[in-house]
Amino acid sequence: AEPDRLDQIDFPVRTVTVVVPFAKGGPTDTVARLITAEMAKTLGQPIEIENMLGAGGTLAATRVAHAAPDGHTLIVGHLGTHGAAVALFPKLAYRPDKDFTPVALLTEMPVLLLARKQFPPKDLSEFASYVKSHTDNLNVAHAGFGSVSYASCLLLNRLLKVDPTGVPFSGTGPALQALVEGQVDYMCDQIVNAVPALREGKVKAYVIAASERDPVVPDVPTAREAGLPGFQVGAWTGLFAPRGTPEPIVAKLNAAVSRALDQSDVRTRLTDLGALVPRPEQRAPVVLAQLVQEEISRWEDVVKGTTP
Ligand SMILES: O=C(O)C[C@@H](O)C(=O)O
Repeated sequence: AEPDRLDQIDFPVRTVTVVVPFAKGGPTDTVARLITAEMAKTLGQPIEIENMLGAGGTLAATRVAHAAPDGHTLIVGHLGTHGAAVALFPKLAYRPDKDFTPVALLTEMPVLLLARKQFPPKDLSEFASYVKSHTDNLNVAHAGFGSVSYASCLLLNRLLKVDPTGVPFSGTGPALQALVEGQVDYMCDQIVNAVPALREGKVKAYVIAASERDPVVPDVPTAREAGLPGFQVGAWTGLFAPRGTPEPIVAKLNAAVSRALDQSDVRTRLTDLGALVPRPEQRAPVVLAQLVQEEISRWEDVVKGTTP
């Protein structure tokens, strides 16, 4: 929509609340804060981030699904809350593909397999045999049933045919802290969260669940290189409004996201952490709607064990 038309839309009329379904300081929170700070300038109203924790992000998504569809309550959802959660929670209280109006894709980013610094295996093949022989004594950190970290390590554990104990946290921010402190053994996390700890040598990474190495962590081998080609997880975050949000409001929010993604400092900070900024043609609400559909079916297959 043209800027002139968008200027005439009487929105927002007060503070916009963007719900982040995980703990402060984690990957979703980091992406949300970077982008919404810039959106607030465009929209001319403050944007307040509300971290609503619990149940792998699904409590927050349930809340926003039932919020007034006026654009003032939004959620940053992701591959977990708006994809994998459908298969993981047989009684999920919302339908990611029906109870929301997609606004825009915010970022895409690969997932890495991280371990505490002193974890003995040297590479992924040693990791696989070590985890098999020590399954009963290992703890895998995740951000709750339905989160990206849970779903990604479920796929990994399926591929390796292991079933270690999971330890839930309110987000991978605190989970990573526990990994740094050596309280848990390994986790699958989005690159944005992992990069600062990797750069400081506080944790190690065995593999990037992507088809190509990432320039931000060039030493981490791809899944194929490491001998586990099926370990592919392209995580993403997206902005969603409740179902029934009027199209002009969605268009205005979408334009504000796009403008934020084009700000060079926002781009630099995101790409420096390994996130990919969606290209202009990837920013339409319909792209996010399709992604949600694809992820729902992909993770149904992973959870059922029909395709790894
Ligand atoms: O889904 C996850 O693993 C949690 C993560 O996105 C977070 O922000 O803590």
